[in-house]
Amino acid sequence: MNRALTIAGSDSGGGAGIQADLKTFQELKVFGTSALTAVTAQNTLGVQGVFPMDAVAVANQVQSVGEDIGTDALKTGMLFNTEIIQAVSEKIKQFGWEKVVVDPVMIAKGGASLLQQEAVSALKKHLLPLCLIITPNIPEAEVLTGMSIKSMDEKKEAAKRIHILGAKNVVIKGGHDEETNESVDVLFDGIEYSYFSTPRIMTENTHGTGCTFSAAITAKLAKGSSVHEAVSVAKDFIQAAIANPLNIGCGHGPTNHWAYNLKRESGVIAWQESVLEK
Ligand SMILES: Nc1ncnc2c1ncn2[C@@H]1O[C@H](COP(=O)(O)OP(=O)(O)O)[C@@H](O)[C@H]1O
Ligand SMILES: Cc1ncc(COP(=O)(O)O)c(N)n1
Repeated sequence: MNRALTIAGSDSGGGAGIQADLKTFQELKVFGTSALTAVTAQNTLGVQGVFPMDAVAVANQVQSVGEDIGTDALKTGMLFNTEIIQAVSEKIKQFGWEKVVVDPVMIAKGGASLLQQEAVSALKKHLLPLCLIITPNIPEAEVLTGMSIKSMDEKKEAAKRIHILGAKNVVIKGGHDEETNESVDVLFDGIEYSYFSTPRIMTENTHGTGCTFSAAITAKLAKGSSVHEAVSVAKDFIQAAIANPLNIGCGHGPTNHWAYNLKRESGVIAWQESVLEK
């Protein structure tokens, strides 16, 4: 059985964080394990409280998973502070894990901070060089590079700069590019760019999209997919999840983790155009 580990925060509302990750792992048929970095009191309206774990507690959870169950791939989500980033980076090195997906979660959709500002440099220094794939959204890519990103050329330049920081593959997600009719995710592997494009869905139900997307990548890597294939499936997975909302809560509702498999069973799964460019 393939295994995937998520090192992330808990979202009591069930749409993002560790809950979104484990639901995605389940749907993509890998055995999910977890190390909790923080508890958030959260719902579709926003974040009402953040309670970080002690870094030692995070390291202990990863140790427990690593020394017994092991993992075929892992992802990180909300890491909150420098101490947790350092502890997680140490554990990744200790176990020699290579299929590492970093979702550099910084700010929740409602505006709450999920990463302390002073921890950004630790993320860049300790975690980026260990990751196989990093999946920033546009604001996160702006923080990581210090540049403003308005055009596709700027997205490509940002991907290049983040690659230079040590991430082997960079996916800059297009969800925040709100003026465009397509949501285009750009993958840069150090040599070439690939574009994963789907029609933009006009909806408020985008809580946990980034978590779900990076968890789907992780699950596919755990099952042996290439980076390109994993991103491609994740893009289809998140498109199905956004396009079939569950209408839960009064604010930014969660995505639908069942939708991808339901669509596949009915034989309809062709939203995306992936284009490769040297
Ligand atoms: N309205 C939308 N329509 C279609 N796809 C979307 C939409 N919003 C986000 N996505 C997709 O969801 C994934 C997460 O993107 P994004 O919202 O940018 O990340 P985050 O949740 O980290 O802010 C990406 O694959 C992106 O293309
Ligand atoms: C515990 C936790 N982790 C991550 C997110 C980011 O969510 P999104 O995927 O919508 O950016 C969140 N809101 N809460």
